[in-house]
Amino acid sequence: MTSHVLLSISGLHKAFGGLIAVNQMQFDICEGEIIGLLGPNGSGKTTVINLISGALSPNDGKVVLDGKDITNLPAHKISHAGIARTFQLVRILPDLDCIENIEAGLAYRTKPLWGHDAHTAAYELLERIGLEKHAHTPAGDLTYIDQKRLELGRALALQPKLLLLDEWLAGLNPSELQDGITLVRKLKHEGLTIIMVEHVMDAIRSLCDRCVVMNAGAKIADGSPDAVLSDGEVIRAYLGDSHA
Ligand SMILES: Nc1ncnc2c1ncn2[C@@H]1O[C@H](COP(=O)(O)OP(=O)(O)OP(=O)(O)O)[C@@H](O)[C@H]1O
Repeated sequence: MTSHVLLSISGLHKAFGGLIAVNQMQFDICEGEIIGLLGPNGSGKTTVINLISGALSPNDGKVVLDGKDITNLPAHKISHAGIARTFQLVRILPDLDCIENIEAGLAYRTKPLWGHDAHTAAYELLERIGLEKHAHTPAGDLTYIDQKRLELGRALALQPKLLLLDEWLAGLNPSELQDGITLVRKLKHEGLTIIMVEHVMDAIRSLCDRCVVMNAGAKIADGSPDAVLSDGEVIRAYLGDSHA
């Protein structure tokens, strides 16, 4: 792992009316790192992902990718700058087959691929995510884990420097979970930088280099998985005062 900072967020603030969803958030992520973004329900994690990916604009603060200020850029420009994401509720094109789903993603690259080139690249991507045998299966007929794989493939089609996974491992059964963890680990070994919002502790412990923990919109811990998961303030945030 290098120590080159790929993404830096600072002073990030987002309010919805009177509700402060994200309050002075700041953290850096270095190239090749996997960060777990943790916190109890409603603590602001998805809002941070939305602010980084351009789905929402912050009221204040900065998002810098690879030295370039991307704050307030529209989502498609942020995607072209090198950030791709998955969603809590899977977003795929259910009537198209897997290869067509990936081809649709390839059309959104900075340098879009079409025709034969797109077909070849889409098949290679399906191999990378373990879906090649379903190349011609309609996406809507896939199992849940395979739909998640496909959504991940659509994000990877954009050739991101930084991948944002919003509870990508949620809702998987134990064997699917192991497959999902193996795939994320493979992406890490390929050098991808990842921020994952996650509640699955096994996944956090086995994948994350570092965890940033939020509560009520603010950062309350930043450190190794073992350190933050045994931190009194983190335990209180998740379980209440009586457990810390
Ligand atoms: N578009 C919105 N309009 C109004 N309030 C919102 C909006 N999006 C999020 N919120 C509120 O902001 C707070 C943070 O929500 P967010 O979804 O970021 O939390 P989270 O940590 O991702 O939660 P979960 O783990 O349940 O997904 C919550 O109180 C939520 O109700």
